Amino acid sequence: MVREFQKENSIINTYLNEIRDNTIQKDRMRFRANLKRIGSLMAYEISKKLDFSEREVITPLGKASGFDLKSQPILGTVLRAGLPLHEGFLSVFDKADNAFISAYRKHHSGDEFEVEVEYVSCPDIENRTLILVDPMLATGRSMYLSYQSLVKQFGKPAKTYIVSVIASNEGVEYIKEKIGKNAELYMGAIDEELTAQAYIVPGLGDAGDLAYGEKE
Ligand SMILES: O=P(O)(O)OC[C@H]1O[C@H](OP(=O)(O)OP(=O)(O)O)[C@H](O)[C@@H]1O
Ligand SMILES: O=c1cc[nH]c(=O)[nH]1
Ligand SMILES: [Mg+2]
Repeated sequence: MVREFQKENSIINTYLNEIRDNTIQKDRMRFRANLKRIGSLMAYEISKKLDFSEREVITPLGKASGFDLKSQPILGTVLRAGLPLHEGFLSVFDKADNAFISAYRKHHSGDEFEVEVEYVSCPDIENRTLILVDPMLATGRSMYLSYQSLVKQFGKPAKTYIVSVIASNEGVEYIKEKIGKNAELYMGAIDEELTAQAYIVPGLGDAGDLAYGEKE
């Protein structure tokens, strides 16, 4: 299943426009805040797919029966740009377990690069729900290699949600092929093209740099 929020009518569209807008996106605090807001709203949408169990609570005036999440998901993210989006998810799933992965593009000659995964921190994910979030899905390699490093070392999740804010068609097809049936894709917008340097067009530019500043 691939869900693309830009095809639906919601306030997410305003936040998507703001993070793409080359004037508004210069406000770093607003850029991060918009990623966080998109994260919270997508988390709410994903929460509708999770299992809840009934629990009675004692109020000052009596007993009320309501519902709690049956089990906590694991919120995984990819450094750096994943951090504000992750924060939005964590504000909704506030008791979740968390995973962090460092993945970066190691450039060779010309436009060639490999994605290197180095630091991974994750609890046991066997049979649990994994929500892996990274705002940009360009070639899809960072997302797939991050997923692969989690599954290899920490177990196979029962269910996986792959979340990106701006994706490319190529990235979506790559993830569908590599991760397959067990994953649902929640995408803000899916753009048509990639540049020779594998940047999404129209995209938004470099999400990590916009959130945290340029790096060497
Ligand atoms: O789909 P891909 O082709 O792998 O590209 C997507 C990756 O690029 C961005 O990270 P980047 O490597 O720019 O690191 P940063 O967040 O530290 O800037 C983004 O957050 C993804 O992790
Ligand atoms: O368009 C892109 C591709 C990868 N990483 C980004 O931040 N932007
Ligand atoms: Mg970057």
